[in-house]
Amino acid sequence: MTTDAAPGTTTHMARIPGSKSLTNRMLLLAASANGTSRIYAPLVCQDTLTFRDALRACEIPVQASPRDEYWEVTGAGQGAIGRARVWCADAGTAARFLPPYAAVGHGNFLFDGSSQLRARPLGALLEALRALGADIDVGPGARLPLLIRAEGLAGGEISVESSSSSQYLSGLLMAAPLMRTGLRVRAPGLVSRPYTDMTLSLMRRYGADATEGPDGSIRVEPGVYAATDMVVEPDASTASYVFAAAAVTGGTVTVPGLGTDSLQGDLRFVEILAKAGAEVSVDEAATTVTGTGQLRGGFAVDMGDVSDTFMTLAAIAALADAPITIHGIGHTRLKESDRLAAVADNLRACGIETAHGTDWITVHPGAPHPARIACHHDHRVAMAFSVLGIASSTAFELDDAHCVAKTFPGFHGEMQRLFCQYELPVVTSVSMEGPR
Ligand SMILES: O=C(O)C1=C[C@@H](OP(=O)(O)O)[C@@H](O)[C@H](O)C1
Ligand SMILES: C=C(OP(=O)(O)O)C(=O)O
Repeated sequence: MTTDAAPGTTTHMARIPGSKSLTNRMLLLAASANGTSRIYAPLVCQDTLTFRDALRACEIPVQASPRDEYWEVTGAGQGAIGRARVWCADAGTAARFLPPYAAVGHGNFLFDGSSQLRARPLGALLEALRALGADIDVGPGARLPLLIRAEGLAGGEISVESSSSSQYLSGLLMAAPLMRTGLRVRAPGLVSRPYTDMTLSLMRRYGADATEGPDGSIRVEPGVYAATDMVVEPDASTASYVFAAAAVTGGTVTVPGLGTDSLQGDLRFVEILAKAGAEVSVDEAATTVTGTGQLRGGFAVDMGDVSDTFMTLAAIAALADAPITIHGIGHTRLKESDRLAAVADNLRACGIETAHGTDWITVHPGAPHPARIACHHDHRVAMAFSVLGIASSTAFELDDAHCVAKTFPGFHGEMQRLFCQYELPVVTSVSMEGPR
């Protein structure tokens, strides 16, 4: 049964918007392909609108249908051409995927982003692009802003240090068919591996020839991407908030369109909820989570592959019957905020005991008390603590409720529709930096 009544006895069908990672990859692959591609059910949020505008700045036509049912992208079968200022706002995917696309093209491209994005690392990507012959002007910290004077890339064999992000490798791989001799690449220390699988899978759908060798290197043959129509799945990282809320409120939530064929590693978050006692079912068409009562703790879990969902678990871990330890998450200190510190500080502000090291955190059980949550302009801090608020019937004040717009502008409304005890936060400030 599907209804809007309170959870506990009924199944709620969540309306989860499209995947950011799929939308931005499809935009880039469609822009690099020859001809017109349609992206159905794209995610419409700050990160994807930023990516779309960045492509438009590089003279790639992207037309949206009247209600964003699809975006139509007309690619030229080559890298970026011309002269453009490319504004990446807060989007890591824009800052890591677009420079390789520019480097395989021709012209001058100036990349910049918000102060938050300027603080995030890019050095390993720039080093790899330089090893391939790219001409890049960048300051001593190897961060945004940067200028690429592009004349195409010959390609060859490189290594990209990938312990701080998998996005460098994804960016290089997607540009690789447009390198004159293709690319063989190694990625020592690679984190977030499922995102590389997503990249390779989508590249193949757009016609690329990419193979992984027994030594872990990836070889991409030179070639032209073919225009392809694709449908975007609901975002699995976003779905973690409604699944977690179901698990701790004793309700049932189903996300249609997110099933066994999903390209998103973050769907594995539901396996962790199952470990904590929730009932989970994943079939071809949908994923459903039902809370079964007290959340079970007393385990340790490596979330290095699914790290966008670690704060969802860390927040609700306070309500478990024993401590939960999450490890393998050192690289999350380099995302929109230092997420390990942000989650530990906010839990402590709610009276929850935590311990953490460079790449792990342990959350002890407790009864959270009302607190003002410091979001650090990080959408996932705001969303994870909203779930703890629902589950513990605690009034949290978010210091930047609007920051959820990075990936899910309708987050607060959807949480209220699904969980009637959820109180809409008061939006006191809107913090978004415009292009410089
Ligand atoms: O490739 C992608 O789409 C992403 C990769 C991950 O980043 P890292 O590889 O930096 O962990 C993830 O956190 C981010 O939200 C999206
Ligand atoms: C890390 C994230 O985003 P990005 O790296 O794409 O900015 C995220 O969405 O949690």
